Amino acid sequence: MEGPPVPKAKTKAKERYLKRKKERRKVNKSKNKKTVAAAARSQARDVGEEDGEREEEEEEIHEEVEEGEEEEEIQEEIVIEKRPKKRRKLSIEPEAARTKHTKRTDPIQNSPPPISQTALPIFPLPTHPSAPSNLKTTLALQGLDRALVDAEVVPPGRTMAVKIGSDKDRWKTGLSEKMSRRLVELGITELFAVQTCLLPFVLPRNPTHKALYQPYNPPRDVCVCAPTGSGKTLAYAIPIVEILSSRITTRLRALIVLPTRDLVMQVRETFEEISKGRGLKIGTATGQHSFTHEQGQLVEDIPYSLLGGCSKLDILISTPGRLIDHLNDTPNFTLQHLRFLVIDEADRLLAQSFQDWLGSVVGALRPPSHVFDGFGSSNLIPIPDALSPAFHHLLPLHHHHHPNFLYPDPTAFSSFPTEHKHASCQKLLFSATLTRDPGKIAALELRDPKYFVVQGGPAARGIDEEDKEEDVILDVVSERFTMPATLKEHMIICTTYNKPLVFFHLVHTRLKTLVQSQSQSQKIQTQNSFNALVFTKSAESTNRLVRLFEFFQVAREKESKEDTGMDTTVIARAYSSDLPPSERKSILEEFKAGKIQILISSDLISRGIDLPNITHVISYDSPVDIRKYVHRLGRTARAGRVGEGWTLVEEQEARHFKLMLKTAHHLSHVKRVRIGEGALEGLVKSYEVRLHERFC
Ligand SMILES: Nc1ncnc2c1ncn2[C@@H]1O[C@H](COP(=O)(O)OP(=O)(O)OP(=O)(O)O)[C@@H](O)[C@H]1O
Repeated sequence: MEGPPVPKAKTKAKERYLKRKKERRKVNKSKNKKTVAAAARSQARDVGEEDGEREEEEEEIHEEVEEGEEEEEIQEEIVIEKRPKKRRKLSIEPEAARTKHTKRTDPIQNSPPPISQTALPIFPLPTHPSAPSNLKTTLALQGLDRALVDAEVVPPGRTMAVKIGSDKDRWKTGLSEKMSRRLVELGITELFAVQTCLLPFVLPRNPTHKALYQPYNPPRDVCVCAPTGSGKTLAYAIPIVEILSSRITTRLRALIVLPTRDLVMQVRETFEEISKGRGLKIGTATGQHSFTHEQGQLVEDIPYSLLGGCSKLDILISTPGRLIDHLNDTPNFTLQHLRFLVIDEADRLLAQSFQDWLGSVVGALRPPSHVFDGFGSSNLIPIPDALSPAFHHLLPLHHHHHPNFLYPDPTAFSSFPTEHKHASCQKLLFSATLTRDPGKIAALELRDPKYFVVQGGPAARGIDEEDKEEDVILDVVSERFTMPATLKEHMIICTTYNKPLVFFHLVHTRLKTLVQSQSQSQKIQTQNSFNALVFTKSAESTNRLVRLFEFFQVAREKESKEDTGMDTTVIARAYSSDLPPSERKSILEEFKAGKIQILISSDLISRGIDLPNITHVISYDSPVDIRKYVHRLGRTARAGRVGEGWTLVEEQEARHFKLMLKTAHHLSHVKRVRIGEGALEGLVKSYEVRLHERFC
């Protein structure tokens, strides 16, 4: 048992200290009585009490201190030295100044003012420069292309009504009466976000900016990053048709480069639809027809070459390979008159180094440095009307006496050979997954490029409005691309053996039921059917999966008819580049009409293809990179429609797939669905029975 606490014996030092303290009190009391006025007396008492308290505090402090003689002596000296100064300060400092000190919140400034405060000027305390709230983002954007960092961020939900009527009604969109009318006829009553930002930029209200040639004030180039199915095609097709419709003679003024033949056909359709009645000549070059046939479509059949070319088209839509062939081998095919060069699916095309297609195209736009050196043996006939302003220096002014020289007196135009003129071509780049590779962008020789990024709302992304722009741009450069808001994403992790069964299960249960529930919730009429686009890793895998599906389907149909009398017919077809174009076209038409429910393909149609009725996208073989993931799933949930994306991931691929999504900050958007063995049991039976029938 512990006894009651024994009071500590006072040390010698403490006794000495207490004695001196008593003496000091006596002296102070007598001083106060004599010198301090009655009004100040009460304040002095307060201070004295304060000091008394402080002294008691000091006592306690001293008791805690190690009871070494020296230390106590030092402490005592400090106390004695400080006291009169503090007291003096408190008694003379005005009340306002005191409160000012106590109100400070800065911890550094909250410390007691320096002893010499009354005598010396107060220097400002050092302060830390306040770091930007989004420091991480700011740092991450360091060293990036300024144009990209200054990109205009456009919220995906922004729309603008297309109105027919007076100029005032159409003022907001800047569209002509003809174009507005045509769009409304096509059911386009409002412009989507990407169109609302691009139209005013490419189609300015100032009529001089709409000119076909702008040799002294060339237009800025544009790079656009907007989600799949957000309407990028119309975003460039509308202003091109509007500006080109003012042409007097036919010249090749717009070139649209796309990675595949299918996309070329699709974009051609869009151009034809919106330019109906505007008199523009639109052509394609894809290698689908013979080279000479294409040449006949592209240029006039004349037996001589013209410096300015001799185009039969206003708009050419082409794949890069065939374009280069024509640039090299088609007489009178020139890009000097181009007002627009569109590179759609830009990241994919820029990754293609085929025949240095990009270098050749950019080179063909550049006015040549050499000057025409006479006719010599060549049969070139310079017709000034056919030369673009930037190429005028090619004119042989000293040969105006040539019998075929149609050019008037050159002195009348004496300024143009010396003035520097720019090509008027405006380059427009589009992708849902725009590249940030500076090397590839540099090869394009962009002129003061303007970037538009259509991406995520701040609320959806859980960030402040203020930080939004930089974060969105950081997302783009970090390849964290936005998916359509109406898309639901799922993944199923399964074994390699189970994968075909999981696929069948998905088709026969999930897809059908989901389509039913969707049509009910949206109150839309459907044929109670689904249209699924299935991606595999190669044409070979596509054919194998189609065979497997058909093989399984036979067993399943037989079984269901016997059991329930229900028709479980599902038709799957392969879509591959091996098929002749006519067959591919008819397959797509049947798929659009709902006669084929499942279209199985390699990544051939993973980009750009717009099949409006696709309800589901299934990645049978999981995509190896995020761009593929974005484009494949982007075939559904287009133009504000709902859609579902499913990815089948084999167990050994799961780590890579999840990591890929995680790096893209997208893992949380993809719901994992588990399909138990029980769900597959019935399927296994029919699968094995059929296998047995076939091979035994
Ligand atoms: N303003 C609009 N109103 C209604 N539908 C539109 C509008 N703009 C585009 N669409 C439709 O949206 C669909 C998708 O457009 P588009 O093919 O241009 O998308 P995208 O952005 O190029 O997609 P991707 O990146 O996959 O190529 C098309 O069917 C198109 O007709």
